[in-house]
Amino acid sequence: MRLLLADRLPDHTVDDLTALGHEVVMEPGLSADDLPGRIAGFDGLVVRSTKVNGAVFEAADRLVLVIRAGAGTNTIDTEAASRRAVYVCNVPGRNAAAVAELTMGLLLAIDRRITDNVADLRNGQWDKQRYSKAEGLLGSTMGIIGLGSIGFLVAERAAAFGIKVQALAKPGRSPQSISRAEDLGITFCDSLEELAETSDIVSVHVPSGAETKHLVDAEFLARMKPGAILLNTSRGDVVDETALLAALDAGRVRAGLDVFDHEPGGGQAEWESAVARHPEVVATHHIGASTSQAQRAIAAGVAEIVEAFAAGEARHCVNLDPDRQGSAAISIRHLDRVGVLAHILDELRSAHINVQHMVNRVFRGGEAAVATIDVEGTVSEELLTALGAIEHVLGVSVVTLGADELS
Ligand SMILES: NC(=O)c1ccc[n+]([C@@H]2O[C@H](COP(=O)([O-])OP(=O)(O)OC[C@H]3O[C@@H](n4cnc5c(N)ncnc54)[C@H](O)[C@@H]3O)[C@@H](O)[C@H]2O)c1
Ligand SMILES: O=C(O)[C@H](O)COP(=O)(O)O
Repeated sequence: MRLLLADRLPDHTVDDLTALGHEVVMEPGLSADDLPGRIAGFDGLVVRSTKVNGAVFEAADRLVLVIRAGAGTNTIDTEAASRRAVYVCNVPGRNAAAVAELTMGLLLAIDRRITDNVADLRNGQWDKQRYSKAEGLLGSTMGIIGLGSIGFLVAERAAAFGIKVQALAKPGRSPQSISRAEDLGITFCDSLEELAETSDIVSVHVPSGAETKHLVDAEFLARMKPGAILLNTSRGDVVDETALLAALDAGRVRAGLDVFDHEPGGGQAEWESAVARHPEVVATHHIGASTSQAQRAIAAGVAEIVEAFAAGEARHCVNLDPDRQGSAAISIRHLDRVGVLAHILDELRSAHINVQHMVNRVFRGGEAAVATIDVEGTVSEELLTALGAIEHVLGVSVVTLGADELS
């Protein structure tokens, strides 16, 4: 594959992907606006926080895969990707420890006012009197919203500090997740309201999306205990910043924030935020995942996804319709138009290829689809060329499956 790395990833990422036989171009300076003009000629795009807008998918001529070198995919227009049958994959869980470490750092910094301590000492001020007041964490209760990869690692770390951890009871939680929670002594609240009212610390770890926008709103903040601490290392739009500012001004809550609504997309910018500069807030520059350990783990995850993809598996794909999946030998990405599948089967018949199993999976939005067809016999280059030439076909690839994989 020809891959464009449009963000700063560890230098060895290029070598690792090249060693797998791919051609890799790393251009970390590319912005969201640059991408549509740069994407032609690439099969894969790897990004961190650089936004991938719909225009990228319109401009692309052979793009099949976008990898978000991180967890959150809200920076990628997955609906536009689905319309063009482009797989969007993330690298889940690999940066979770780094985010959990920062979450605990923010918590300690707020409780002991570490940032203000440091600032005063740097200004030649000794003020033990002012900084001798702190609640301490032992015996406090932390409510975790979003008990996934990061939420669990925060829970482990909090438990080690003697903090009692509770989370939201959520339908559909897997038995593994429930037993892991039980092992950690996590208890469950029946509602967000109960979690807000009974926690000294609330830590937010949900993905951004319509369901989670302003999950922490004025009502939630009003229910929090006086002087409680809100931690948000997930996404800015999960918290209503106007409501948070009011609660901070009223001295009702304190906050540790790594993420902000409308934060800059790039590495450096002039940027003003009333929430970020508030004296009751300890704020960082969306650096939750920015440790060498996390970035090495993410880079390894990117290489695994590329390798799996080259072998025909779209690992950690976030935009395939979960109800329409199957195994693959020939994979044909196409616009979902009448007659395309008939044409494909015609070509297979002409090539005397026998279909064993076929599934057509529609991308979200219903405009494009991928047909995966297990066939008997060797697929020739001529057949692939003929399939690729069919009207409305966007791309064709083939994976040779072993007997075990087909069984
Ligand atoms: N600050 C950073 O640098 C940084 C780094 C990594 C991830 N993140 C953010 O953190 C988020 C979580 O990451 P993760 O790796 O733990 O993801 P994850 O998918 O493992 O966990 C998310 C959890 O939230 C739960 N959830 C979803 N909607 C919910 C809702 N409405 N109410 C309660 N729970 C809900 C899910 O069931 C899941 O358990 C990411 O989506 C990303 O936006 C930020
Ligand atoms: O979702 C994520 O993984 C984090 O927000 C990390 O983003 P970054 O790689 O741009 O730091």
